[in-house]
Amino acid sequence: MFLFPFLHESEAPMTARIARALISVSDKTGLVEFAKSLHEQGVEILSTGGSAKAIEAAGIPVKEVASHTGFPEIMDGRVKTLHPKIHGGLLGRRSVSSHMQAMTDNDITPIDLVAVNLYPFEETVAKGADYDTCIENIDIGGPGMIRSAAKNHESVTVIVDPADYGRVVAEMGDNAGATTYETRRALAAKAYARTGSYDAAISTWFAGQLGETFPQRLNVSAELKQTLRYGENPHQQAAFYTNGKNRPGVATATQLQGKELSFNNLNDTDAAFELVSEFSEKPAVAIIKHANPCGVAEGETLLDAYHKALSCDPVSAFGGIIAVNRTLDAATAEEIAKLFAEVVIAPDADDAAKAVLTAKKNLRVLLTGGMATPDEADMTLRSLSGGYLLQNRDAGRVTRDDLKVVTKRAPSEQELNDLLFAFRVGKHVKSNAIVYVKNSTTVGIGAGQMSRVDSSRIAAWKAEEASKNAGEETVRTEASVVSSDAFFPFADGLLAAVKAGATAVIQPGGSMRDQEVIDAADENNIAMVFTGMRHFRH
Ligand SMILES: NC(=O)c1ncn([C@@H]2O[C@H](COP(=O)(O)O)[C@@H](O)[C@H]2O)c1NC=O
Repeated sequence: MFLFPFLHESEAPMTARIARALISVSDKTGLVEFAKSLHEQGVEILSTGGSAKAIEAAGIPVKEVASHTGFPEIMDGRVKTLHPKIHGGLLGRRSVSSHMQAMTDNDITPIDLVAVNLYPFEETVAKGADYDTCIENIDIGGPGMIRSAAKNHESVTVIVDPADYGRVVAEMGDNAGATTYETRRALAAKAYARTGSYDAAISTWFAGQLGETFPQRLNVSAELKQTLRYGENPHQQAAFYTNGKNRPGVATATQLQGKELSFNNLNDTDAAFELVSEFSEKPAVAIIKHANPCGVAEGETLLDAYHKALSCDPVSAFGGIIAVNRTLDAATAEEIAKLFAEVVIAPDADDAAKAVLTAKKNLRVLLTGGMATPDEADMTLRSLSGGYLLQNRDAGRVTRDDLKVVTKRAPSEQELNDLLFAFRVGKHVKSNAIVYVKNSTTVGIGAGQMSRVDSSRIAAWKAEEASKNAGEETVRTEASVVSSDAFFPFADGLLAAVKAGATAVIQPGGSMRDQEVIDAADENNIAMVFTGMRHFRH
């Protein structure tokens, strides 16, 4: 018995003529033009309530699905296309005689094209709609038709995105009203990606409703923003996907100019923009190399902040990524243009700044359209071999009220400001992270060392080098403050900071030897505050 005579790919019909189409769209962009083109190519159009009305209003002949099925749209549209005359017309295999016979026996006519876009569930959730509204925006009939049509792509064309109308119409024009197998297959793949992401959005929303931070099954959906030249290294392939949440940053950025972005560029630029987004009160600049800052500063103007940030480690800043938290102005752009930088990222740039940077053809300039909110709750996902690590984004932000003075001497006002600045920067430095700050400017950063005391020493040494290179008489860590992303396990890290000239320390506290560290601070007249919050970054 020849039950499932599946075609081999090579036997699949090359083209499939479209005699009948079903249009059922929530987003009516391009609908009338599309329906008009189909009509002009002799296609009979079936359509649901609102879509049919729009087509009819444009004077294009259309048949209501209800009159095609002989069954009315019921239950506020919950049931309109869920009918064997629709799904039989989509799923019946034209090459299988028993299927065609079943169609004839049941008065089912083939439907050769389906154009459907779904109830705007994601947008409804994003707007913060109530539970019932979200439920009503779960499309049932639409995904059903999409899945049926896509399964039968051997003969049926499925369109889920108005951006594809033109392509299909053009192809039909070139092929006597037919589409090619290649196009139908590509559209089918796109269709299942759409229903998959739609269901992922629904299951994520449900998990949220149930208060499940970590659902049993994690469904993640993201959209390709761009393929990249290569990955972290040239032998790796890479692409950038966005999650649709539109957090201002690399995901929302438009590239004004410059070379193609690489994987490392994006990773570093993200780090730079997230860091500079920590600061909103004053103009701030962060310069990043290999995802770690080599200079961060607040200033009275952006130019002032840039000069201060650059002064921290101008040697490392070469080839760096520069992020700013204000509209980029011409004066700052002119200074940036003097440095070899890979990327500049800003919420916006004025025309004069844009004009200055055009001279630097290779420099990538990204404009995000806004700043990211540092304490916004979200989840972060990282891949491991064979799995993923999911956690809350580190949205923790220490304020003055959280600080506990643990030493005899309390920090001065100036020290307090710098301590908070340093701790905020330290959150964005790979652990172990030690950050020296003076006047809202980093003066020495020790990142990514396996021992905290090494990070302390490196940060002090970097400051020493920068001071020497700038011909300064005193080392910049003199009378500075220092932050540590986690507690000092021993007094040695603190003593390294004392040796470098720091006068105040900020750290989470919580070590078994806290008292030892506090005593060492008191002995050296250091003011120390505990934050009670750690900012490891691995
Ligand atoms: N229930 C059904 O049988 C059904 N069939 C199609 N839809 C959706 O109805 C919308 C179009 O409705 P209208 O043409 O009435 O504006 C489309 O998003 C389509 O995916 C349905 N709606 C919900 O499931």
